[in-house]
Amino acid sequence: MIIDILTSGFRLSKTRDKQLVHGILWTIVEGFFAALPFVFLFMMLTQAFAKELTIKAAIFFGCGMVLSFLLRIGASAIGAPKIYNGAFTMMGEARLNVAEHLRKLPMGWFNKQRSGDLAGRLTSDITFVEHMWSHFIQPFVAGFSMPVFLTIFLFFVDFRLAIVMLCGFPLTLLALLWTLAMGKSAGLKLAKANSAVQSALLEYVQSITVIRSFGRFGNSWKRLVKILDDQRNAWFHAETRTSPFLSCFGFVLEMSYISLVIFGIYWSANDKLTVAQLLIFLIIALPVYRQLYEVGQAMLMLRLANRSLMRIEALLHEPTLTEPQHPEMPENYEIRFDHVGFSYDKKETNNKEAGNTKMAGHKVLDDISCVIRPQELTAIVGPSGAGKTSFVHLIARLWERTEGKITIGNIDLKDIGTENLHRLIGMVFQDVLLFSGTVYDNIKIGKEDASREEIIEAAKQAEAHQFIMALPEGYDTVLDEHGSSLSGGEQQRISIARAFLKNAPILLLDEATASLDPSAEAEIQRAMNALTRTRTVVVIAHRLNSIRRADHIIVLKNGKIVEEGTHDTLVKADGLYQKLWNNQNKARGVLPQTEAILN
Ligand SMILES: Nc1ncnc2c1ncn2[C@@H]1O[C@H](COP(=O)(O)OP(=O)(O)OP(=O)(O)O)[C@@H](O)[C@H]1O
Repeated sequence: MIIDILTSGFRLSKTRDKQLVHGILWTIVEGFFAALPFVFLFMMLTQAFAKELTIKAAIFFGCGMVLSFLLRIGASAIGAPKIYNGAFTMMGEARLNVAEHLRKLPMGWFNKQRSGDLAGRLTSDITFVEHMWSHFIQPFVAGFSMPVFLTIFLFFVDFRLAIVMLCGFPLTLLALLWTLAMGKSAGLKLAKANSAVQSALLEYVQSITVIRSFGRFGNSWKRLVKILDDQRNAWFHAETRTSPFLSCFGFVLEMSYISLVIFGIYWSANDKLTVAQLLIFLIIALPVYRQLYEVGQAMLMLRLANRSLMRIEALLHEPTLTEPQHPEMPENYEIRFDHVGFSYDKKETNNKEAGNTKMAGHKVLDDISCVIRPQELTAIVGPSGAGKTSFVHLIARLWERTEGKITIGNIDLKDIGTENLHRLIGMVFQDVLLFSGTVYDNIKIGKEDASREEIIEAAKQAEAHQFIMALPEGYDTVLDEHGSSLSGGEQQRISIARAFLKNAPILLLDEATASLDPSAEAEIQRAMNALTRTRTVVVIAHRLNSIRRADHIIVLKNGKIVEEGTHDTLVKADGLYQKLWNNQNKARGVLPQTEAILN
């Protein structure tokens, strides 16, 4: 465990910062200068007991001690900043590594996580490990190097007593390990409580509007109070649980010192050691024990960080999407589904009798085979929950199919690799993610090196230019987090502008929902139509009216393709599409309806 924590920064950051190494060397030098005054003390006491100490020698030894103290402070002043600098740089790298790893994880992993727990790992767990690691290295190295130098010196003072002292160390180590083991459950409990608080607070803030309607004493409030109480108890438990064991560790150290005294007096009584030698030895041995006690105490704090470290490392061990060694780029953009199956809750089951491994779980898509032709508009339709969104997400490899094969231009998605896939595909979904920042920056995400003219042109094509210019600072208006100061329709047009800017050859679209007002919907529809003219487009259609001119319509029901064709052939067939079309036409008679531009 100790080794785990001590090496954690190196493992998490995958680097060895030179500053840190230099800092550690300077801290060893600091340990040497911390031990040096005791050498002067030894020489002074030896001369004093032999009644040979002159005032000149006393001043010399005194100056030696003062100089050692000053050099120690100097070494610490050079070493400590280097250590902190190196440690924080490495932990910064560690954070980037975690972020990079998250980027490569399949969406299925995020689906299983509670957002609070994930936030906890990315914030408090990393900060805890960072704090422990950066603040522990310096006292740990200094705390160990000084006793090591002093112990070596004590062998010169009296090797027999030094051996007795060394014999006590394994016992002390055992006592420390026992103390650490006893503190383990408290550490686990504390980490669990911290994570629960993180989740509860996040949930509380995210659902504040719902909570307000129930008042301060609603269930959420009570739950939060309980979780905060649990955390307080866990901290109390962590602090108090280890203290009796820490006393035990201290007791073993003291016993070890007392055995030194006993052996020393015995040898001195038998004329094997002078009283002066004994006294000097005991005086110099004292800081060794005190330093070891402090290192032990610091290690107890490390125990608390270990659980956080385990949680971060577990995250880093989550398998990422498999990436090809040599990613390929397709030459055409025909998308082909070949007996594709998919379930969100996939589990591997071993059929021992049949001797094979199968994927079980509720199949959201089942045995899907179809071709989406390049430069065509393909619409995916079907009742709610039929699997339309899942189908489109598989093309972008947001999820990994569980069965079959998906290819673009005859190349398996897995061989294209995520980087290339990102380049090939533009997406406009209903859940638009806007970042806190300017409107300009939010559109620029579509193409990092875009010029201002390109961005404005994309916004114009997306029918967003007008409303952006009406904002207080136009394109430089800073949006709130998640773009909450914009309406749903405006957010969606920013997302369409991004897609225009990206200009990817394949476009995945989720048609606007009925939650928008008719004029906003008409504008979005116009923008989407402009976007689909020259690309391979797959659109999830909620309103059949808007896809009457689609080249190809795929009808899904319960995760299976039940019909395929054009609007004209499908309305004539006596199938699901015809029913959906008739239902929507009936509804059109009573509901306000926006005529789609494609019509
Ligand atoms: N992230 C998820 N985790 C688990 N199950 C999911 C997830 N997303 C969707 N599902 C389930 O998969 C099935 C298909 O959902 P999907 O969203 O693909 O259907 P849809 O046809 O797009 O529905 P809608 O038109 O209502 O958006 C549904 O039963 C849904 O509950």
